[in-house]
Amino acid sequence: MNLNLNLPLIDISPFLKEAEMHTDSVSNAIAKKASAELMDKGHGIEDSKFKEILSLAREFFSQSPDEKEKISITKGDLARGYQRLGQNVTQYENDWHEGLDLYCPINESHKKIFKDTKIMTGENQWPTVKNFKKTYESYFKQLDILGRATMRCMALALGQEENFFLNSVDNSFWVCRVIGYPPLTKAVGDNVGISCGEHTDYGCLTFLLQDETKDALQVLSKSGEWVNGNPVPGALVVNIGDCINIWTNNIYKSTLHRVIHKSDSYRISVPFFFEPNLDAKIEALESCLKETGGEVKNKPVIYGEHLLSKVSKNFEL
Ligand SMILES: O=C(O)CCC(=O)C(=O)O
Ligand SMILES: [Fe+2]
Repeated sequence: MNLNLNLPLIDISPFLKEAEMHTDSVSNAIAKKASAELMDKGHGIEDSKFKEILSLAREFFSQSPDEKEKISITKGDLARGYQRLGQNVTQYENDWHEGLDLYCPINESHKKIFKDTKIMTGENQWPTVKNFKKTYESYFKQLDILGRATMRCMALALGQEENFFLNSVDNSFWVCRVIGYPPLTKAVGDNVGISCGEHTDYGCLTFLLQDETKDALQVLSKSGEWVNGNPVPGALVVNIGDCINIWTNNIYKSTLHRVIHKSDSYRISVPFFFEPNLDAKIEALESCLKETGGEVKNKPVIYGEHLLSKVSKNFEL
């Protein structure tokens, strides 16, 4: 398997200038692609910010196991915090990575949806690494803006008016995973699957920042082959999540992807999941139903319930 995916490079910048008139060229580009993965340039995020995000992550993972365990998910709400190597589970197999999960701070409207569970309802647990919290929080603000801009663009690409998705994503319950991957070797143990088992992401759009490691992230292409989603400097890989799949009745399929990292480096990736509001009802859009023959292809979901059902299967405590 040595194929490389030629991801279309999309420049989202016209949609970031809300006050200005923009052309419809970006939404046309997205509409033509009508599928899984895009690369985003023109997102307005400085290269130096990406570098800082990655190097703070590296600094955190290089701390002692004891130091990292101080902010374990088991010390908090069972979702926010550090997961040791192998603690994350995809499809019943332990993933060969360690991670730090950070979620949108919980507010009153989120609490209503999560009223019967402890999971995700606590506070983020931050590393003591200098400038970590400040830098990540400002990065999250930028990505939240980017998420809304891309959803406006999506709406136009789908023939809707520009703000069509706004009331489903204006209180986005975003998630960020900071992930560290040691090389996957034969010796890693019985129940270990791969670096990150194959899956689709749960929500709207994933903005994935990766370090320079190649041939680790793989994406299932339309023709059914696993191809590399290698990093392009300064660009983010964008995955389509389950909710867009449901909204579009499979016109935009969610991206099936996995990670197999076998080279020597310690790989870092930082996916930011731009998600719907927790109370958003996600169901096939009329226009997409018409375009796909009228049959509803996926069960509608309330986003918070969908998220909870996925997250509760994710960890070995
Ligand atoms: O590390 C990567 O490149 C992808 C990680 C991923 O797919 C995820 O956390 O959902
Ligand atoms: Fe993913």
